[in-house]
Amino acid sequence: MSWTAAILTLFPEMFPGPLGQSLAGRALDADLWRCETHDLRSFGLGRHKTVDDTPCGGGAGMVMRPDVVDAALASVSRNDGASCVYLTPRGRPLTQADIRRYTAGSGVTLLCGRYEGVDERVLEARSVEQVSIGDYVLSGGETAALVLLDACVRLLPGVMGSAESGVEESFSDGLLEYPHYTRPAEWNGRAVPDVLLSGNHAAIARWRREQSERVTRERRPDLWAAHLSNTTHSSVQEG
Ligand SMILES: COc1cccc(Cn2ccc3ccc(-c4cc(N)[nH]n4)cc32)c1
Repeated sequence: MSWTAAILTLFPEMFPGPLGQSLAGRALDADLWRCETHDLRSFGLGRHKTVDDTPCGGGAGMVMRPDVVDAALASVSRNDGASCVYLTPRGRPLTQADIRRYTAGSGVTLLCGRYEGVDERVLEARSVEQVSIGDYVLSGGETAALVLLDACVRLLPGVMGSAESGVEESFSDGLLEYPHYTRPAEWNGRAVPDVLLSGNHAAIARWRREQSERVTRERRPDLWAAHLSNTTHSSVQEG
């Protein structure tokens, strides 16, 4: 059975969306992964298929009902080990380690909220992972789900050929990737760094490592601190 993304959403027509194009689209056509949508509206209550209600305690907007979301989650034949993820600005940050974990299993169930979000009780009852793709507020979980799925699909076996860029060059060693250059050798008065044209592979590898460290130090002090801690930790362990 191919790696399967089970997506619970009020907008099933948003999937596979951009993931139906290019590498991900070809992989979908080749059954290297599957995209299964479940329309939350079909689990709605009454004649109008109601899925939301006013927030207890007052406040703006509406909240998605726990009984509706629970019935939808129950309808997903989740294989053992498949993670169930709720995208939310209130979640912990999504990391490449999470992506590796999701792709190591049989698939992932993604719950896409709308309105002000989903009643907390169903997320607790079903031990749903609450994950954020960044500190900004989207209109709903679908676009966040597409981001998560893009990161997963590119890691699946057979999706990224050898010709494609590194499967997960960034973040695999906890550092940001080095800058990239191609022809022409000079453009707009700017030259490609000489070392990249030297043919000296050891010097190129050293330069790229130094660039990764510089970019990480300058742009992501959080990743840099974790990197230092890991490298210090491992050198102590090696004795
Ligand atoms: C406190 O949560 C919210 C407060 C006001 C509005 C919304 C809008 N909204 C509804 C469902 C939903 C699902 C995901 C996200 C989302 C995820 C990330 N990383 N950003 N935004 C936003 C969503 C949510």
